[in-house]
Amino acid sequence: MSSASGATGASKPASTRANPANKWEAAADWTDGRLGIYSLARANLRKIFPDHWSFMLGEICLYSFVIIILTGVYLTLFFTPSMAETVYHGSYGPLQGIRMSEAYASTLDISFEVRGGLLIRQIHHWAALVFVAAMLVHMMRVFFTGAFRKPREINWVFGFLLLVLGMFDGFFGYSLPDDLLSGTGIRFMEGAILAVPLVGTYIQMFLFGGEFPGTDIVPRFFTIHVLLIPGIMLGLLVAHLILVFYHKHTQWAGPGKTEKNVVGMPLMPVYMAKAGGFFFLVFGIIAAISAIATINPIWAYGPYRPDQVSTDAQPDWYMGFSEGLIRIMPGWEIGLWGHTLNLGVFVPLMIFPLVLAAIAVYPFIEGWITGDKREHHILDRPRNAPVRTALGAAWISLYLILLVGGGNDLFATHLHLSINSITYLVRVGFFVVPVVTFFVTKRWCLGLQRRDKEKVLHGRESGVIKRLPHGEFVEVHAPLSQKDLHTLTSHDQPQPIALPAQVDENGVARKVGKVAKARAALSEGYFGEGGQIPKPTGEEYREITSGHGHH
Ligand code: HEM
Ligand code: HEM
Repeated sequence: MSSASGATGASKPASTRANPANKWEAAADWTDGRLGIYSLARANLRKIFPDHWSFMLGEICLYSFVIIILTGVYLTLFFTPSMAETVYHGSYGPLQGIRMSEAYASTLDISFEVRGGLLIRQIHHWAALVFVAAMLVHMMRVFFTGAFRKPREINWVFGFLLLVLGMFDGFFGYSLPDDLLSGTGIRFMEGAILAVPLVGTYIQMFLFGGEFPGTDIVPRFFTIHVLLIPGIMLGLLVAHLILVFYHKHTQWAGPGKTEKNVVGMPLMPVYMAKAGGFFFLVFGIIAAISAIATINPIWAYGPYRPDQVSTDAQPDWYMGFSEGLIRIMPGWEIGLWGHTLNLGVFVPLMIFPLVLAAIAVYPFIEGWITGDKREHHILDRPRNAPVRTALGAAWISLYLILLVGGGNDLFATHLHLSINSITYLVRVGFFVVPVVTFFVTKRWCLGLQRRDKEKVLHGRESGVIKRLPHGEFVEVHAPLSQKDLHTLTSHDQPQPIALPAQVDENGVARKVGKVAKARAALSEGYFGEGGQIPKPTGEEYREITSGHGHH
């Protein structure tokens, strides 16, 4: 693979220069002699990056994470992670004289007393929402284009861990202020832990340091939120970006682009300039939203009290699907040997990781089904991988339907519907919508493949109608450019894996295992007759395009 090797200016490494021209060069020599940065930068700063808008989604994740860390550090200066009780005497009138935890009081102070505090709190919270949204969309782009294939499977897993950790850190974050909403979220988590058979009560006692809510949970969440999880995430993020560098970035198919090169612009100066500008754009937009749109007005909810719950209580959007799972599950309970198994909570708790794990393992499952051992650096157009695309769409539809379930009360009040009807609808939707989405998307992709084939063989409909000498009307089809022809036909069309022969070379019957059969069936589903439309061959193209220019 190519990466531009042009050096920047100097012909010799700085550290070997005998007479540095000025004191800056001398300082650079000194540093390089100890850290070897020059050769590292020389090798990497001219690295080539291909250009496409969808490759900026990873950057949005990166920048929103940086914004979260910057604002988070500011918040730690003023936030008191303590559940010790205090009486409020700050500047917010309606809460005067109310008993509350120091955590809640300090968050009120951040909002009303600390200079710029409310804005920073809002930026931290909005950036968290954008961060998880950007991760999901970035993941979708990687998924639908097949960028997770060999050699990027491990990087996909790093990314997946970032997503899950980011979601949980958000949960811990909005649990910190100890307001009525965050306390309700923690109560929800406590209920879920208690539903785990055998160990649930022990985990609950260990985590909360006694009965709910106790006085330990906020300080514990604080350490997890500002230190443990961000620390792990930072490590994963560095590994993620090192791997992006090491593998080099994928690119879209096009003339001159192969599995063995990267066509694009160098990191320095082109991408550095773009990335720098883009960082400020992301920061600016998040700051503008935070300055305009209130988020988490904890003063309006009041301090947490276990005997109260706020109406319309909703988690942040990325946790909404887990809320949906709980809300649509019937409240089943069974008694076993004097113990209650709360299926109404336990089953959703088990499905929650399954929904997420499906993402983590997908690259490995697809790799196994296709049996493909090659490296892939050219991206797939989603339509050319109909089953993958349909599975992705089905997953999104499941996620969305669960979000509706999580907000069933809001949908009921805003649309003047019965909350029970919505719950029943979501229960049916949970099973039906992903299946329907799968088949519709697959057919849609196949339709698009047919259209591509038509375009390659017959050209693009020009809208110009001609009348032939014998009276027939025809539409003139404009032939595609060589570039378009390449884009529409360069993709692979893998063949399904055949089942091993039922008899071996000596005519002895061979037993074909269930796993091999399942793999062959899945492979047939992916690449068999119903899985893809054969792309036009060279002969077909020549036969149709030779002779008459229009039909
Ligand atoms: C903290 C969160 C994340 C950050 C900061 C991040 C950052 C990036 C950046 C900057 C790139 C290169 C540019 C691009 O393709 O967009 C990238 C590529 C990649 N990311 Fe992420 N990412 C994150 C989360 C994820 C997640 C959740 C996944 C999937 C589960 C993922 C999987 C990948 C893969 C496979 C690549 C290589 C893609 C290619 O070469 O085409 N990342 N990431
Ligand atoms: C992925 C990383 C992170 C996410 C998703 C995240 C998210 C959040 C959210 C949603 C809140 C509630 C904000 C509110 O009051 O409305 C919060 C609070 C807080 N976060 Fe983070 N955060 C992250 C990392 C950090 C880091 C690295 C720090 C510090 C170094 C930090 C410090 C704090 C503090 C002190 C609070 C409590 C103050 C408050 O609620 O205003 N966070 N976080």
